[in-house]
Amino acid sequence: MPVSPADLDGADRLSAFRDRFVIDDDLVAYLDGNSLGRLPKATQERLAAFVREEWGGRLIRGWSESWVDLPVAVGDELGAALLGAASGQTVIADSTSVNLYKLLHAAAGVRPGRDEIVIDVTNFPTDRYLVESVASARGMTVRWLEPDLVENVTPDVLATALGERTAVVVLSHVDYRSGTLLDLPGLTDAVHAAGGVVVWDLCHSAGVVPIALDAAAVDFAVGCTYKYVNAGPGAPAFAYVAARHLADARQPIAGWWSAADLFAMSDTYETSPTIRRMLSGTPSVSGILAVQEGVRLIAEAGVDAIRAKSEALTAYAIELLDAAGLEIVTPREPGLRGSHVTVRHAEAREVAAGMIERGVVPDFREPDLIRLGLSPLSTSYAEVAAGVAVLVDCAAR
Ligand SMILES: Cc1ncc(COP(=O)(O)O)c(C=O)c1O
Ligand SMILES: Nc1c(O)cccc1C(=O)C[C@H](N)C(=O)O
Repeated sequence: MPVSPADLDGADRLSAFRDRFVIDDDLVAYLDGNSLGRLPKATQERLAAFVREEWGGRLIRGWSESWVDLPVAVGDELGAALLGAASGQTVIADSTSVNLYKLLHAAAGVRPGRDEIVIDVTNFPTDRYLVESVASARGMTVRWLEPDLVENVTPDVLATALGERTAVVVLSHVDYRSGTLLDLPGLTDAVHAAGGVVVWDLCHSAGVVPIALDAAAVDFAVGCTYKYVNAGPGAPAFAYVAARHLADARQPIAGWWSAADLFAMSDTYETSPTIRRMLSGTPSVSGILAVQEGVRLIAEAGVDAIRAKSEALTAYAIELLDAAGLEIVTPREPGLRGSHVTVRHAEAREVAAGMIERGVVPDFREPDLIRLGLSPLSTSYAEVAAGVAVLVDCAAR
């Protein structure tokens, strides 16, 4: 007899974490944590206390008392818990897109004389658009990879584009549509062997896939915090610059927060020697505090345990979808996928709309994909079973 979702939840060592989130009982299933993660109760309390006591109580004094250090302090916390990054290499600031723009310029600058930026056509729109914009601004050429959506960028596909002109390669660790997880250490090595540097977009892996940036000798990385880090809509993103590139990393939005002495208000600009050089303007304090709460929840559970549950949850969803005969575009090998499972259906838009009407939130991606994002800390097996049952029903109509 198949194992029931209740039994799976009963055996789940992370099941108690679900109570640490605000769960909307009116929803049958929330399967969109890969777009916007649920709200942690601790964050609700932390932000209320911040507004009341710190903003309301300390006003401008808050900056010198603690806020000024938050981008680097919380960057270090996130780097240690989620990225395998030693301190001094990660900041929390701005959006992923803005950080990507800054890091693309910085990355291109550390390989003078090389003039190609390599990216795949399946990458997230913001990555593709920014690569085109930075290449155009710097007189560089974009070299497009055209991988299969599901296999995505394999070492063989990447090898066709690397050469003496390669300056920068931009890759997404987990593909936003298929959920394919790339070989971060192997692809990083391949880029280095060709003499280039790599910028990894970790939006769909940070907090849910173990990442070891220092060990893999990654050069640059960005990622958002509103998906599996649960920091809320528009929460600030992170940017990682390997210590060995810091001295040469120059970014184009060099505002006063990137200067060597923030409050010196100097006539001439001198860039900070530290990772603060990746900052631009005044950061969102409430946003960074929400990131800190999300990081602490992940650190408490442990990324390895989160990954184990992610593999099991996605396997469970695949089993249920297979039983219903639906087409799955996500790799079946657990080591080759992130934490969402994607179904292809000719009427995906209508199916997704029907699911939402029945209290199940997936998301739809043009032209024919439905993604089910499974967040190990807040998604239960019962939720997956209930959500997939509604999907199967809607798809059969
Ligand atoms: C892979 C990837 N990169 C970047 C972004 C977007 O970044 P931003 O927060 O700047 O909108 C997303 C999602 O929105 C994404 O999935
Ligand atoms: N960042 C988002 C937004 O501002 C509005 C709606 C959705 C999003 C998302 O995060 C989309 C997501 N990155 C994706 O993989 O499709």
